[in-house]
Amino acid sequence: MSNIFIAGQRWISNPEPDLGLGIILEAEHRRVVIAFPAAEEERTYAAAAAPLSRVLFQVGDDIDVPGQGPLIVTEQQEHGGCIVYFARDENGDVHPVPEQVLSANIKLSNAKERLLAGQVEHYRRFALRAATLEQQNTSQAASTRGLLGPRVQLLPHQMYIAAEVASRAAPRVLLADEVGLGKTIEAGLIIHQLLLLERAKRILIVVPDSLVHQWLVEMLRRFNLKFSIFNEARCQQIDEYEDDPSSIFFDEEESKQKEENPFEDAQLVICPLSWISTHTRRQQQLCDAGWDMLVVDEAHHLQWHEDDDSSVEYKLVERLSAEIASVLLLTATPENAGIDGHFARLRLLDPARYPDLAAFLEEQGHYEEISELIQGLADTPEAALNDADFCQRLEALLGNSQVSSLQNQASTEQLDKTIRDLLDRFGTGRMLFRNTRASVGGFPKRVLHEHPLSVPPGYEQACTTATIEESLHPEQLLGVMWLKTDPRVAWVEKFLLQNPDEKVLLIAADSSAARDLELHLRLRRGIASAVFHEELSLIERDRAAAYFADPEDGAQLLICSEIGSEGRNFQFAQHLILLDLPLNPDLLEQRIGRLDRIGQLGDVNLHVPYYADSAQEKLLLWYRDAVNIFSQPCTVGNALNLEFGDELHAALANTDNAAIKGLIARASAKAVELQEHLRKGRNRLLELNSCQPQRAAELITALEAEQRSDTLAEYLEMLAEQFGLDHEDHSDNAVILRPGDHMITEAFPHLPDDGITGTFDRERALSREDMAYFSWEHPLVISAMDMVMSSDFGSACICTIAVKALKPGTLLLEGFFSPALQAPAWLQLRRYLPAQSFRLVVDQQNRDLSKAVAHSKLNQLAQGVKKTLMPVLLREVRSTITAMIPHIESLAEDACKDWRKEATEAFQAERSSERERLHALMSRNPHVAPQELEIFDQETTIGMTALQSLQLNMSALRLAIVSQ
Ligand SMILES: Nc1ncnc2c1ncn2[C@@H]1O[C@H](COP(=O)(O)OP(=O)(O)OP(=O)(O)O)[C@@H](O)[C@H]1O
Repeated sequence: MSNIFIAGQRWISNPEPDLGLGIILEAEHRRVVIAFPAAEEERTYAAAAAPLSRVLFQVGDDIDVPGQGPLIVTEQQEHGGCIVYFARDENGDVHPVPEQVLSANIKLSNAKERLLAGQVEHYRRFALRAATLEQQNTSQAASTRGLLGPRVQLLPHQMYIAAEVASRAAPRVLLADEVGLGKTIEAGLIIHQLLLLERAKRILIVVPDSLVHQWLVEMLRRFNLKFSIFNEARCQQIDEYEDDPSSIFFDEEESKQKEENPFEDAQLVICPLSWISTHTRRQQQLCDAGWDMLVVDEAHHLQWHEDDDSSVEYKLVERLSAEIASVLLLTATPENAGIDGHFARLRLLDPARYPDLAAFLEEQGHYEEISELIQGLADTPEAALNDADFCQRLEALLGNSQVSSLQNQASTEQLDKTIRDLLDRFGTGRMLFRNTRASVGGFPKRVLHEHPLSVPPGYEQACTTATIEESLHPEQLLGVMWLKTDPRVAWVEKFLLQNPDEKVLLIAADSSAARDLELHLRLRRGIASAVFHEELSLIERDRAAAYFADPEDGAQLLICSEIGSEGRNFQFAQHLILLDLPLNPDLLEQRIGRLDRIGQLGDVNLHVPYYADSAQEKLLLWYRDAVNIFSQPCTVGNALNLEFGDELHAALANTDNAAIKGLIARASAKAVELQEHLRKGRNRLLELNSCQPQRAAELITALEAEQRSDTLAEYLEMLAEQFGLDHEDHSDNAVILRPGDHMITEAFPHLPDDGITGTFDRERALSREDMAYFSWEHPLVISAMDMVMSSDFGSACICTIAVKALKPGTLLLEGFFSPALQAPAWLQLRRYLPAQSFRLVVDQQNRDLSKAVAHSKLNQLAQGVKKTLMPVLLREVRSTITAMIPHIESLAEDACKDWRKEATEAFQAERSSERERLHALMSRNPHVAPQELEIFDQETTIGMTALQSLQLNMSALRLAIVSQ
């Protein structure tokens, strides 16, 4: 059969056989579109390179038509390229069956046909297939899938969040860890998991311009994910147009059909926020392009107003998040622009849980009470459940049926579930994650260095008519000669000259001040410096950051305007000069976070040069003594601003110091009170939701166990041997792989022409970025495993073994089975199956010897059979093995029944607890539409049906004949 595709034909995908039997929808213009109804997926390929195999049934084959009993093919006829089968039913009646009506669920097993036909391969190939199968099944069922491969330290709080979030069907969460605790990494871990689990294919990341390249690089070097940056120039290459960017000239249906959507050109896309939020045409295309996950970094920039006056950025994300199932919003300072904005972002994520602002504010007042209830259930459940008052309070929230069943039997699972319900429905919610330095631990010290300076001439005079903002930024008041007259400039110069070996980051609010100061220090004083501000192109900014990061020939100083105070990684520096202090405490926290972040190895030295007895000094005192931000992350700064903001403004303007002193005394007392309140209420709830230390520790133990570097090293060696790659030891725990002269495939996926050097050691990979990190999730390893399993490679084997204990002529049939589940990937049903392949060994007396005869033992004993002897040998044993195969298949079917039972029970239990939550939310909140419950139930039915029709497919079969 030629590879000419015709609509209606049935094909299967070679790399993704689990998609089931596909049907060609369209085959035109060198493209082929194929639907896979069992998995609800569709794929489009270039016809010449489509990885598809035609499925044709032969006379005698079983075929399956939905709603009909078993049918056996008696004849096939071709009509216009498609086949009509004639098939007999149980009553002997023959029915015409056009291939289009065949069931999309298909059981594939070629191993037995190949064995019986003598199409067998060397036992080493069989061993490679068996190892591949074992590993694939282990990793597909592992709860840690997607967490193993990234080149990151295994940090408990990140692993917990990533595993928890990715385990949800369509995760929509706010990642709000304190600044620098690794939200980008958490997002990357979640993306990596969803991609590997095939629960997401198209990912859109929207970030502030200054972080575009950092995201690109982090995704590639840590996660092996190749994102594409989309900007106007790139879009123009596909969709050229000359109209005004803000016009939507393609409104008309006709031009809409003609246009090419540039965003369909890539699966993994990063978009700068400023570009996309001002470009109406591209926004429409972005929304039309269809995505599985949206990630928005620095989400506090999405400003919301109740009166529909929200920012364009907010409106864009609101539009996208209504269309896209999974959404991650990232911000270290969620309440940066007030609690309203925080609420609005939560509402974007889960409108059912957050219907209105007033209720949300009200709810916050009860966090302490909820926290108390949770503490009672967690610490002293027996006493709590015997306390009538406690139970009454619990009943008021959860209803009496849940509470009385808890009173009857307070199992750990039930207690845990009740705590989760309280957290989710009445606490900070299950979509908000916030880890703090206090909970994570191990962070460096912040050390404040105050540098009082004398006030320069003209400043005080200028202040009499200036605003507070201006007086905090003397460069705006001192005129064009400010670089000469401002004592902060001389102090910076001196500091740099006295500390020539230290990397120093300087942040100034204003981009022109940053630019002028850098030019001055570089040209006039010869300081190796770079500058980073919004007027530079993205490439220029990254070049500046890279020059600063270079440990040998890099700049001593980087001067940033405020855009450098967010998201960037400068933890290799230990000195931060704050040329001015912002009035917004979150902004100051963001600035400090450039150095005070994961990876910082020393103290974080914070230098504040300021004019003595000026507004600058007062603001410094405010931050030092009231907000306390120079010794620990700021948790109450916004609340203090809300209460004392006006007074602070007045005190900064006041020439007298008494006002600020009094204010600081009151504010610091208030700060203590607020912190205590947070500690008992909100923070405690957040801590409980954001990381469960025991679960995190279990995850890390599991990941360490799954790493199995020795096995992987052996596996790569086997792979290299069988595929003809050159394999060379590099050093301890590291190898080099290169394309060999006798490769059995034209190209090997993810193997560059000049080879790849990789280490199996995570620690080494973290410090040696020139080496790949080889794990079971490295793209080369995954593609190689797919290559093995998507073909018949090594699926059938005949060997001899010499074992004294067994009679010569004994036949041992070893079969490997893998689960076939034809269901949509988003249901992630593999999680409910055992993390292993299924192996059986039987002899010709139908004895089950699976435990007695280990696979590794057979590998050790195996001897090849000469090709010339094979036909004779087969003739002798064919009838015996023809009888053994159904027996081994029936044993597999028995095991499959247990797998089905256990999997459906686990799935059902999880779904009913999810359903309960949805139901409870519905009864509290009229915004949850009843259809949601219906859709949920339909999904459960799909999952149950798929699990009930789980099959164990024979993937590899070996006949071992005991020799003399
Ligand atoms: N598990 C990890 N292993 C190695 N490096 C890490 C890990 N987690 C974070 N880092 C590094 O720590 C730094 C901070 O991480 P990241 O940028 O993800 O933090 P963030 O919370 O997004 O920061 P911000 O609040 O500033 O946006 C980065 O340099 C990152 O590469």
